[in-house]
Amino acid sequence: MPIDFARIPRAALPALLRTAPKAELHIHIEGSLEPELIFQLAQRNGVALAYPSVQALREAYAFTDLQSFLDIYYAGASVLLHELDFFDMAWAYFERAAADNIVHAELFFDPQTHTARGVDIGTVIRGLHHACQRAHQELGISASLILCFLRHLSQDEALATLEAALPYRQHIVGVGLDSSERGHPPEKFTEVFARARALGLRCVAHAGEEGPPAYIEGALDVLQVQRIDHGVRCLESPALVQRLAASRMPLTVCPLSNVKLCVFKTLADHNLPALLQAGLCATVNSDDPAYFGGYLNTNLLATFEALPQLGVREAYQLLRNGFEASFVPAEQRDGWIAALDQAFSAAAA
Ligand code: HPA
Ligand SMILES: [Zn+2]
Repeated sequence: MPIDFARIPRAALPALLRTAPKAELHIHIEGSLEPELIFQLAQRNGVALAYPSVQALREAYAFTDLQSFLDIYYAGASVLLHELDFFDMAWAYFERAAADNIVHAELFFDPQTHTARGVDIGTVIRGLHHACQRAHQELGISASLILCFLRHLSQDEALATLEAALPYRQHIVGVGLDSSERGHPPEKFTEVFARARALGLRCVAHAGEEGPPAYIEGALDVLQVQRIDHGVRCLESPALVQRLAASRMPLTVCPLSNVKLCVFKTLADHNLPALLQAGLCATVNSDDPAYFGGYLNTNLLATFEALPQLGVREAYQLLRNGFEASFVPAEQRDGWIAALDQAFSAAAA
């Protein structure tokens, strides 16, 4: 039964965006560490912080670009030492995800941030996996883990990280590429992504956040990714847009992140409407919600508030794209899409 979008007033959108089932595909779990939890874990683990209070730390979250954020983000992660720390971090995110009616989440994690501090990769993965298991059992949230390689480090270090993670292969759905994009093109990681594909792992990569369209093309051609994280600079290349649209290559867009890191001046300047207008499979995500001013629902509500040209159809399409782009079996994806259809059909009744 087709949804009669014309019968859904735009005024119904905030409630619909809050309550509809949704997937989140671009969330760095270390980026969900709220300042309060950073201070709690610092105290629990005897880790000294460079900030005297939660308020002072929060006030430091004024970023000028990706690197200025990453410097603080890695410092924040320094409080994570034990399995319980990784569990507590992920569980706090899942409680917020449940409040946002997220039914599926694919979490990025950056093991090298922790192994560089002497934390065993097994400690990281076991803690996060335990939280994913409990989220499924107690919150009904389907969750999977994506191991990200830090692109400011070498491919050899990425290869060593992948090998170290193999004993936990069953807990990881895929690999990704994050950290400083400028000066670290996808081609730098050709071999480790080939190894990941050979292992049957899904592949995604940050590209076109600060890097040029050529980085998106490199991620597609050389890393053979199945999703592009961010990808908002694709619009600088009409040929690339056409290629992305024709292949329905998902873009995991993060509106509040793009404004906080000065990719766009304001949400009203964001190119999400143009991405959708071009027929791209764009999704909305929170990226690093503790640092960028909000989780998934806040991203959705703020984006629709700032961009009046986005209406009910676009809201449905963004949420549907999130399920279409998720790494789950077709029957699970179709069940969520049916629930989404039901939510919008009920609003049209
Ligand atoms: N971009 C690149 N690396 C990151 C990000 C991001 O938005 N968040 C955490 N690591
Ligand atoms: Zn990101």
